[in-house]
Amino acid sequence: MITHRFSDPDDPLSRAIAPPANETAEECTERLAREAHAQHVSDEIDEELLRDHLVFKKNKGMFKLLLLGQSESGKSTTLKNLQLTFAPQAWQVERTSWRAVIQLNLVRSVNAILDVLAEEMAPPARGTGPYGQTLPTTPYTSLPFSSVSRPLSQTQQTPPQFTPMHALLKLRLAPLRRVEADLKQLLGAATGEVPGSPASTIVSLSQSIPNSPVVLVKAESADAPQQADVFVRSHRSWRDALQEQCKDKSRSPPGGNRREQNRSGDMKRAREMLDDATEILAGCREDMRMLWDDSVVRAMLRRRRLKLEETPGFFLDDIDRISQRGYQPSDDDVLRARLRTVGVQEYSLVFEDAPLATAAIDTGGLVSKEWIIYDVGGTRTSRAAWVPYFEDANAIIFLAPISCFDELLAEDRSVNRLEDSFALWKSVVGSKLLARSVIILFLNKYDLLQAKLGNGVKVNKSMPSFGDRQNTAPVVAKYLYQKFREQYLQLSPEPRTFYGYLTSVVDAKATASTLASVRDGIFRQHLKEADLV
Ligand SMILES: Nc1nc2c(ncn2[C@@H]2O[C@H](COP(=O)(O)OP(=O)(O)OP(=O)(O)O)[C@@H](O)[C@H]2O)c(=O)[nH]1
Ligand SMILES: [Mg+2]
Repeated sequence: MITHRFSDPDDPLSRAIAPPANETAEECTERLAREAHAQHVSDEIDEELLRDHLVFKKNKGMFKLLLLGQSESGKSTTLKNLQLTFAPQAWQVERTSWRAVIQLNLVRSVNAILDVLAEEMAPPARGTGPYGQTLPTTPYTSLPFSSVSRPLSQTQQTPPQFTPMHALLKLRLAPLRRVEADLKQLLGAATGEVPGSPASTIVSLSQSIPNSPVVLVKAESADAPQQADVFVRSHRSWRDALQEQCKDKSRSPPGGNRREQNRSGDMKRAREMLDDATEILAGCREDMRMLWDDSVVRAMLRRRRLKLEETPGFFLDDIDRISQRGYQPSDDDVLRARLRTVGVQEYSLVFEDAPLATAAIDTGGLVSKEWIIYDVGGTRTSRAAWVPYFEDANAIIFLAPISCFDELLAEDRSVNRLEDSFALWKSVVGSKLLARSVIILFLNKYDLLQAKLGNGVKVNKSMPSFGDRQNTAPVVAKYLYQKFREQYLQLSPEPRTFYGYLTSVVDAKATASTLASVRDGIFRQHLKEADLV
């Protein structure tokens, strides 16, 4: 029997938390372990909140840039370009940590093919079947496949000729399921690609603490980590964690307190997971390539209208390179990688060169060499969390993907993506909180617009107001730019600086020159306000 001492037995709180009087030694050990774990989690959250609070205080008065736009508009890719262009040394360090994301992107595509294969190779259900009139609803909606639906041609309806080799490939690639699960666990909730599910709830701490840089995400979706109900997403992201894990493996401290030991244990497990994933990918390389190069598999995907090559994070044409043990991502790989942003993430961008405008004029330290950048999650449920950041924003870059005139929102299949972008743009430019911010518009995904129109897609079919104008990318871009600009002029609470650019932010070189012009414009505006030019 264990005896307990209380500071005050009449105190209701002491009574409530007191262990049962008849607790056995075994129960006591279990309880103490539970309490220690709870304390560990609580300490970590306290530490994170304190760190965020200190960062927020430190950031007061600094130049703040907000990246806004719907999901998949290219905000995080623009952030990567900002780092690549203005902080290339820091970028070198960060680049390696994207390896796990790229591996996950590749594995997801392979597993999506395996899902279809499994379904097609299974005996057809009575009454329907893959070759009947009714196509089964695809269960693998985690990838945003093209929503364009066309009638099946005669050849498309011919059943594919699967061979024992397909069954063998399915079997031999089965370990990739575990790799996907492990990488998702490592990278966290951001790996879920169907964000609008009602099961995923975003709770913004900013609603209770104005201007707080911390967003709490209640993780209940199937893709969210199972081990924690609530976790903190802030400037300390998965990237920091992965960077730590990628560091010299021999540096784990041998001693340290319990918290350090827990952290080093977590890091060790994460490193093992990453090493396992790399090994399994290397072992599956030939089979993955056979699967993707197989003409029967390609015919099956065509018949299902699954255009994997049009999905974000497409790396199936790079299997050989990415599944090598010593694979190091290139800049281009990182720009093409896809990882959804959860909540609001804060970054500090320290310019590694002298800004153009400041090089010529002594500003007395007025123009900062460091910017705070907020990259936000763009799904509809995430947008409420943006508002507290408006008040303090010196500039915003709004990303509007213009290739998506015939696409639907992933989180609400009844809404056209371009219309959603217009609605969002109107609320952003009409916001009084942003009345004094510099507004920069990126009409993005111009490369995809060119490709789409090149494939014969007609804009006026999805956007009747486009009328009989020429169906070419420059004409469409100009038409959309005018529409965005008109809305800006109509709704802007007061005159302010506005810049518009046509961009393809996966093109690092072109984006670097756009960003140099953006930065120069922002600096000049600052100097003008201070009567320095
Ligand atoms: N081809 C092409 N792909 C792009 C372009 N911009 C972004 N992408 C790709 O589109 C995907 C989504 O881009 P992100 O930058 O992650 O989108 P986001 O706006 O941050 O999305 P959320 O985090 O969900 O709000 C990534 O795989 C990018 O590589 C572009 O201009 N052209
Ligand atoms: Mg993002």
